[in-house]
Amino acid sequence: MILQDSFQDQIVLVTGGGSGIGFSIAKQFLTNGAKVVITGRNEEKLQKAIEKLQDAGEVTYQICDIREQEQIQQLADYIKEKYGRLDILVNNAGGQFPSLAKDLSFNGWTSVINNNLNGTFYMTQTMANTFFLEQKKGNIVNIIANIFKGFPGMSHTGAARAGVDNLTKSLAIEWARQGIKINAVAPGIIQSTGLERYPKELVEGIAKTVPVNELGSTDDVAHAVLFLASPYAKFITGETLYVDGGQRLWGDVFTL
Ligand SMILES: CCCCCCC/C=C/C(=O)SCCNC(=O)CCNC(=O)[C@H](O)C(C)(C)COP(=O)(O)OP(=O)(O)OC[C@H]1O[C@@H](n2cnc3c(N)ncnc32)[C@H](O)[C@@H]1OP(=O)(O)O
Ligand SMILES: NC(=O)C1=CN([C@@H]2O[C@H](COP(=O)(O)OP(=O)(O)OC[C@H]3O[C@@H](n4cnc5c(N)ncnc54)[C@H](OP(=O)(O)O)[C@@H]3O)[C@@H](O)[C@H]2O)C=CC1
Repeated sequence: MILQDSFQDQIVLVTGGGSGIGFSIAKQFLTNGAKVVITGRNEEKLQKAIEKLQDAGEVTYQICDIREQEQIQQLADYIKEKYGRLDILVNNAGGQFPSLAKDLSFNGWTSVINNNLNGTFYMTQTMANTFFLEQKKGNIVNIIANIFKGFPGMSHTGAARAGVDNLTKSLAIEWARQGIKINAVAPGIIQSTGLERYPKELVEGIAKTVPVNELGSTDDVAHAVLFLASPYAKFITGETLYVDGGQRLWGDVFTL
């Protein structure tokens, strides 16, 4: 794919761009000519990421917890002031912890729903109201997870990501006539910083259930995001693209 002209001077927001998959997404957009804003909760992480990314192009950071609507509006105001527009939003920030449903506390459930469903909605609505609907143009890519067979062992995130999967379809229709496209990418097991939070044996066990017999890379996910945000995908909206080495189609993904 020849992408370098597709993103020249496009303004891209990557939430959770300070590490892992979000970092790779930011880097790929920069390499292809975009100007990128990355966000997260941890300033030190964001500063280190900027140091590594700045040779690739124009990149800045803003601290923003996606669960806090006030911080999201401040982020929108920053982008409006700096660039006057936003072209692409990548809702990558998120995460959870493994737990059987019977052991989840009220706060544990709520924090994961807030992080992955509510946070994604607040971010999407604010950027649409501040930029995309007025511009009559915008492109949104949501990062979810492999929820094809449910998500036993992480039912909170399964429910939240299924919510985002469905939100992607609803908004694709609501906003289609306003020139806004919205799609999702569902990563399988990706070798990234996020995976370090999970027990090694658990990850090794799950890795054996991937038909192509390897874990995905953060660039594998980034390539799918760039494709969906590019003119090559101009007739695709409301779709979820699985980047999972075929894992959703084969065998038991999670051992109870
Ligand atoms: C079945 C295994 C499959 C393995 C495949 C993995 C595929 C997916 C991989 C990824 O997604 S990698 C990305 C990983 N990155 C992240 O998860 C980053 C973001 N995550 C977080 O920030 C936290 O996990 C969070 C809980 C979503 C939010 O953190 P926050 O600081 O707001 O919450 P806390 O105040 O610390 O806790 C709130 C509530 O949740 C309970 N809790 C938190 N962690 C755990 C845990 N490890 N186990 C059990 N419970 C946990 C915590 O105790 C609080 O509840 P209460 O104690 O107040 O009842
Ligand atoms: N790695 C994998 O195998 C898979 C990953 N995913 C999903 O892909 C996305 C990226 O994961 P990955 O790169 O692996 O993991 P990381 O933990 O490295 O990335 C998560 C990023 O999200 C940010 N983040 C989390 N919660 C918030 C919040 N409330 N507000 C703002 N930023 C937040 C974190 O930044 P900070 O700490 O600075 O807040 C961090 O940069 C996540 O949504 C993850 O759940 C889905 C399926 C599989």
